[in-house]
Amino acid sequence: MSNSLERLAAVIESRKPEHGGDPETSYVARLFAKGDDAILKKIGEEAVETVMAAKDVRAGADPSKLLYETADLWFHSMVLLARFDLTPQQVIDELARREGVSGIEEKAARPQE
Ligand SMILES: N=c1c2ncn([C@@H]3O[C@H](COP(=O)(O)OP(=O)(O)OP(=O)(O)O)[C@@H](O)[C@H]3O)c2ncn1[C@@H]1O[C@H](COP(=O)(O)O)[C@@H](O)[C@H]1O
Repeated sequence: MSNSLERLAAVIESRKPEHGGDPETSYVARLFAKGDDAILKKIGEEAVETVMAAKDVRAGADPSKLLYETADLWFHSMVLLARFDLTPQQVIDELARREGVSGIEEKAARPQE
């Protein structure tokens, strides 16, 4: 995994209340203190902002706008993963597991409901 993702995951982990994260000085600690719904709300907001940025870029805006919003979305997704003691490495492992498996074939192979 990218070192910067690993470092960020470690910082996020250190902001949990059980590790002494201080909501007065840390944005991540504040999110953990507010609770799950606050984290989920941010994910929803950042997802919408990412979609809007993509539309702006399509209409001619600077593509860096999409990078900026995607970084916000990834960051908040990492906070959500940490909340449930999951790691970005596990997401990367899941993507690796899917490597070479066509999404169309995978969907067709699912058990019929
Ligand atoms: N990568 C980030 C990061 N990306 C975005 N943000 C914050 O996410 C917040 C939400 O962004 P918005 O644009 O939605 O701002 P907003 O509408 O004012 O936010 P809200 O009031 O709705 O929460 C802002 O306060 C951003 O500064 C981040 N805050 C922290 N990090 C990383 O997390 C580390 C730990 O941060 P602290 O816990 O604050 O020390 C930092 O060193 C960084 O590496």
